[in-house]
Amino acid sequence: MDVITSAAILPLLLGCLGVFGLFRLLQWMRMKAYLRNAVVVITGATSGLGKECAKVFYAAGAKLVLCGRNTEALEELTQELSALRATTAQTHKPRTVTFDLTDPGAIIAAAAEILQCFGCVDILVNNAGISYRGAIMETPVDVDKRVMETNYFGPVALTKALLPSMIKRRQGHIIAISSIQGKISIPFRSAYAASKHATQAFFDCLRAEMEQYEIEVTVISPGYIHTNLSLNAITADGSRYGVMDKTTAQGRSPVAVARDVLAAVGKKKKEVVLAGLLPSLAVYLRALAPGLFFSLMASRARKERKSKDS
Ligand SMILES: NC(=O)C1=CN([C@@H]2O[C@H](COP(=O)(O)OP(=O)(O)OC[C@H]3O[C@@H](n4cnc5c(N)ncnc54)[C@H](OP(=O)(O)O)[C@@H]3O)[C@@H](O)[C@H]2O)C=CC1
Ligand SMILES: CCCCCCCCCCCCCCCC(=O)OCC(=O)COP(=O)(O)O
Repeated sequence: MDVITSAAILPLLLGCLGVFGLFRLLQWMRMKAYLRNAVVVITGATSGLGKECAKVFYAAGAKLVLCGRNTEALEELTQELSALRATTAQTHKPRTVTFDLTDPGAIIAAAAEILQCFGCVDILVNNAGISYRGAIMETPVDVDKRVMETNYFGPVALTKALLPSMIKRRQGHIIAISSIQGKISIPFRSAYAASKHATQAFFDCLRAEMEQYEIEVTVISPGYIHTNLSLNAITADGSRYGVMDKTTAQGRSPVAVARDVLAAVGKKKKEVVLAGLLPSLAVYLRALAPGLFFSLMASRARKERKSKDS
């Protein structure tokens, strides 16, 4: 009886594995085809995650429009990309567009320039961002506004400027690089967490409204990544924080996160959380036991204040 059972189960198991393997292969091929020759716009391409995204999308055969505030840094990246060897797909010389996301007029002009690069935009990766360190009571509203302008109003304005051409073609994909802090708020990050919560909300609304035009929206929420984010963060008085925090230094490699971003885009995922166990559990705790989560955050604030005072 046992022999008969295992004789029947084995082919079934192998069949299932085969079907699964075939499904994964088809998914991989579809993803490759989706990214090859796609016109991909990446903001904040001069550093960290944006720079690594540029490398993986370039290697996948995308036609890149690299955006940033620093023309020289963008040119350097273009040279770096041209020197990349290990690519399986045919690569394309990237274009660059320089503008500041806190300048609404510049965004409108930049969108027109972006569209002229390759004639259309298939994928927009809203990656650029800054973080913040400070206590709410010590932070003037101007600082909150600066963070919101960079992380929220800038990407929203760029998205709105590029959407009409996507709608016309009934084709396009908008990506928002949010953060775990778009889902939970931790003390001394008010402006940053608020900007990322707003990002999550806006792009969730956009996804629903764009379905009729077949435009995809992906919100990506990473945990800590080893980039210059903490170094570049602004403080309560508006100055640069300039410290590589331990949490940032111990974060995931931006190379690995960029690969996950590429996969999420290629699979047209609607939402991805790219974080370890503790931050992921914290998201569930916030939703299921908010009282407990708030107590933990209050205790974290007390501890942080104490260590600052001593
Ligand atoms: N690092 C982390 O732990 C995490 C990061 N993220 C998110 O990832 C994204 C990328 O950040 P990351 O790579 O880590 O940080 P970096 O500081 O390394 O890169 C930020 C990028 O954004 C650009 N940028 C900043 N302000 C503006 C502006 N006003 N106009 C145009 N571009 C601007 C920077 O340009 P410039 O070189 O000119 O300063 C830079 O290219 C951000 O949205 C961040 O919130 C999310 C979760 C975790
Ligand atoms: C059921 C048990 C649940 C236990 C949960 C305990 C709660 C622990 C709190 C964990 C907080 C995690 C914060 C993660 C923050 C994060 O990953 O942020 C990513 C960023 O955007 C980093 O930006 P920053 O400027 O803050 O460096």
